[in-house]
Amino acid sequence: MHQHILQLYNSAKKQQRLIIGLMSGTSLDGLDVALCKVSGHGMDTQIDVLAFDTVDYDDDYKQKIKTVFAKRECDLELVTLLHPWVGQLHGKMVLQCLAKWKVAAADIDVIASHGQTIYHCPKSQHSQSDFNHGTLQIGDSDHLAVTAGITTIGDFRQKHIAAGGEGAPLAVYGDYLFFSSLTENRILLNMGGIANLTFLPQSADASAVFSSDIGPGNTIMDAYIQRYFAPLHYDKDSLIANQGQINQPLLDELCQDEFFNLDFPKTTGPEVFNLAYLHQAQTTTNTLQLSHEDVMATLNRFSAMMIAQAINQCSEKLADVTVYASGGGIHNPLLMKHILSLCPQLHEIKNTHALGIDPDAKEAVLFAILANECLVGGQQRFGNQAQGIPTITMGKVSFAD
Ligand SMILES: Nc1ncnc2c1ncn2[C@@H]1O[C@H](COP(=O)(O)OP(=O)(O)OP(=O)(O)O)[C@@H](O)[C@H]1O
Ligand SMILES: CC(=O)N[C@H]1[C@@H]2OC[C@@H](O2)[C@@H](O)[C@@H]1O[C@H](C)C(=O)O
Repeated sequence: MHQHILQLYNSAKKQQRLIIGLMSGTSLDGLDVALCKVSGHGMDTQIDVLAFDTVDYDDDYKQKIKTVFAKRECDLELVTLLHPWVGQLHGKMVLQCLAKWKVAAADIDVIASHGQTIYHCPKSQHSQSDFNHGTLQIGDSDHLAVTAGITTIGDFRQKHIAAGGEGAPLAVYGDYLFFSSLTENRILLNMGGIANLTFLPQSADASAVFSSDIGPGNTIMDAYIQRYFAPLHYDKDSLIANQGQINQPLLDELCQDEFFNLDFPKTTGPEVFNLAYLHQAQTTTNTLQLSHEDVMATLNRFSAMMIAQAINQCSEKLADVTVYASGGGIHNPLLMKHILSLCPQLHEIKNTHALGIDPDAKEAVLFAILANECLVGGQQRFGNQAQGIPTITMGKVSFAD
């Protein structure tokens, strides 16, 4: 047997594995690195997050990625060069974290790498009838594995599309295994660049769960701040939005996109919800002269309204539901206040801390769970292809040499 296959076999047989989950999301703020001690699999998965860090990207990284990110036309040579470059960079960032945490690379069973999404185009968002859904993550895992010297499982989204899904959200696979409850209906709400949710009914009925994107979380607000308030990257603590007034005609227009009328599950990205989308809405409503503060106040309310609408849609027939939030949006007080005020059935919005997972680490942990399933699980059936949750094993294995 090849020594690498033997190593994987031994990792799979262990009572506990050390898996590093990596997530680099649409906000391009940094690489989330979660060192997870994982045992069991499927509904018996146990996770202990031993360490977590977000390694900030420098301006050079952000600039390079933005050149191709969510762009219909870009320099193909640059994309080709970025693919290994991002993989190597992520490998170096993992080593940096391991040094900081004083953990030896040899003790890690596998890295679970999401990569960097540079383009996402479900069928609902492209008009090329010859093609199905597509999504592209760069940051090649062979380069990551060789740089870090650690076996890496990556490129999780392609299998999902191959089996009939849209390539996202994959959150349901981890949320169901780890956060399902027999005592409460739960909504796991993640507010990164794009907001998404997973609905987990109290029955824990695997055929009733689903995940769906909701629409913009922070992505348009971030893009606006970066355009007009550089070098700021986002509206820290909603300071700018708090100084403005919501413009109702603009808000109404922003809510008009057909994406919001599609049934769950659905996916989207900054390919749609971007500054061009805002500009179009401002042009239509003759609000191009609004102050930046008013635009930010309106964008904040827009994200909150679409998030609240999705929560309300999921919970309308339920006596009770508890929302557990995660992602950078939980740190935006105005956004949180709006969402709560628009969901009258909720007394509070909890975050995943209450379930034992740091809300900033949640998506990185998800990929650790997916890698664990790739190694030892793979038996969970959701039984409902229509919910976009095919029964599959995701991830491709890259060895370090
Ligand atoms: N103190 C804060 N005040 C306001 N917003 C904040 C604060 N801290 C973080 N954020 C928001 O959270 C964003 C980062 O969120 P996160 O890291 O969850 O996104 P991501 O993982 O890149 O996105 P996605 O889930 O779409 O892939 C920032 O860009 C910012 O908009
Ligand atoms: C294509 C892609 O990278 N999508 C991301 C993005 O960020 C949030 C939302 O849009 C979600 O669909 C997904 O990530 C999470 C981790 C998911 O797949 O569940």
